[in-house]
Amino acid sequence: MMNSRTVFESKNINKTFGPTRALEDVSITLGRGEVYGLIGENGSGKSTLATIIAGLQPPDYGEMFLNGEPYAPKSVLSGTQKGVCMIIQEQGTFAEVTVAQNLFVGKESEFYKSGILSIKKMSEEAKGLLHKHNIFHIDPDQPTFSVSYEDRKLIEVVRAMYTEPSILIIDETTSALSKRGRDILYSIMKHMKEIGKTVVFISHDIEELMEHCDVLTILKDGVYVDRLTKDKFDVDRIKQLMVGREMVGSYYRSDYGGQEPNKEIALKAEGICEGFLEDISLTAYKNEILGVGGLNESGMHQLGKILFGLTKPERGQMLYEGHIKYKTASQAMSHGIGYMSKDRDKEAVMTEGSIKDNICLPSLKKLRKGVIITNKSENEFSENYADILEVKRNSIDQLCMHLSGGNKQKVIIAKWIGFGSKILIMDCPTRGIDIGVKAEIYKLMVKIRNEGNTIILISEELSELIGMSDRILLMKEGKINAEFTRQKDMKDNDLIDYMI
Ligand SMILES: Nc1ncnc2c1ncn2[C@@H]1O[C@H](COP(=O)(O)OP(=O)(O)OP(=O)(O)O)[C@@H](O)[C@H]1O
Repeated sequence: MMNSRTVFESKNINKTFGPTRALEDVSITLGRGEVYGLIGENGSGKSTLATIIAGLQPPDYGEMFLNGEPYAPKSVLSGTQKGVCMIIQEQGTFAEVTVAQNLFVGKESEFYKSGILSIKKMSEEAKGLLHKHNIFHIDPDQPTFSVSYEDRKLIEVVRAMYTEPSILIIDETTSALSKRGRDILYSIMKHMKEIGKTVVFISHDIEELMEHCDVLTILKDGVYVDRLTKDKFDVDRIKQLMVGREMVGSYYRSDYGGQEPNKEIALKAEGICEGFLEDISLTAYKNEILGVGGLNESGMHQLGKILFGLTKPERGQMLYEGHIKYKTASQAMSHGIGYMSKDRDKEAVMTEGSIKDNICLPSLKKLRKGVIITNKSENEFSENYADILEVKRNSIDQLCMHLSGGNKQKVIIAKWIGFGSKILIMDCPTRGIDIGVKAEIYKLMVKIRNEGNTIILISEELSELIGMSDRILLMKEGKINAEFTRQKDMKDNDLIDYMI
């Protein structure tokens, strides 16, 4: 029997994709005025469960109840009409129209005046809506393609709030947001709770979940493992339930000042100017992890693209080993430079390609024997690197579009490790990655560095920068504002003042 606090219940939800059992007999209960966290390793079934609740796809079998009534949404629209709204991991806005049009998509009829769409009315309403959620920096009239990735996520959240949902599902959204964006989202979650509504919050950040959730459910391999209430939250316990083994302590580097960078130059940038990036010069050495930190809008993501040759700067130059000029991404790759974009679905992975295609793509030259590349060598190569990164898959030929978010990210890392990058520019490499794999990625980064290579780690996570970098450059408003060398007792607060 549902009690009056219960808004939603699922009973024995099952879902398979070919040989993959994504969900097995999952039963959960969501309460009113509750922030309900979902955690689990990459591919454990969190998004599948969330999308079933939201009506994006049906379960194979199992039942759902909303406010005590049987609930079986046939589409996202029918879910939304019943008050269930989801922010998906991937991009969910239309690039070609304005912010206001994105906010009111499907609701244009509200803005017709004597048969004519009133753009002015829509724009004013959009402005009011953004302000209501403390978003003052997005102009409702600007085309959405000119809005940053992070702000597009915020537009999706505001659009969802406009439908006044009784259940808001947020799937791995905070990892795409900067501090400002996160704070906006947290305050929306708090508001939902205060008005007796429900939030389902999916994240890989345990601290964040513990801070903002009332209840936490752990999934593993599609199976419900446990449900903890706030008074039972404990980091080590949660990690253990997730990965099935004990994982205590820090997973960052533990060496301090042991192996000094040998000061051979790997990459030099001189006087880079592009957009608001102003006169940026930096040197990255062999045998070094060079951290680049700052706020999302500090220019560090643009800098990553420039260093790889994807964006041509207005002024300045990049020099491989300090003296060989390169200008384009293909020239960069010919020197062994690799780049992982933060925006994985748009820039980093070919979602229509298979795991094998993605992993092999930059390494085709290496795989060529004479003029041919055999299927066998491609299979062996990609299987090997997919195994190293533990890409959860049915087969190496599986399309990347069918992988979970974190597993797509693993494919991108596998591709550049397979390529044997001498210099690897990693923009937010552990975004959306579970803690077990995060620990493996950090180990791999240290291995790559210790083999004489260079990693340029662009990250919004200060603990990651402090834990992994030999040196940290902090950016602020398009300039490098401070430089720090690795130190044992460095704290987040030591850096924050130089970023804000
Ligand atoms: N449309 C699909 N086709 C084939 N397999 C799928 C599809 N959607 C999900 N899967 C598989 O189902 C499993 C569960 O995926 P899901 O996206 O629910 O995981 P997740 O816990 O959200 O992972 P992450 O933390 O990486 O986002 C994965 O093995 C995934 O590859």
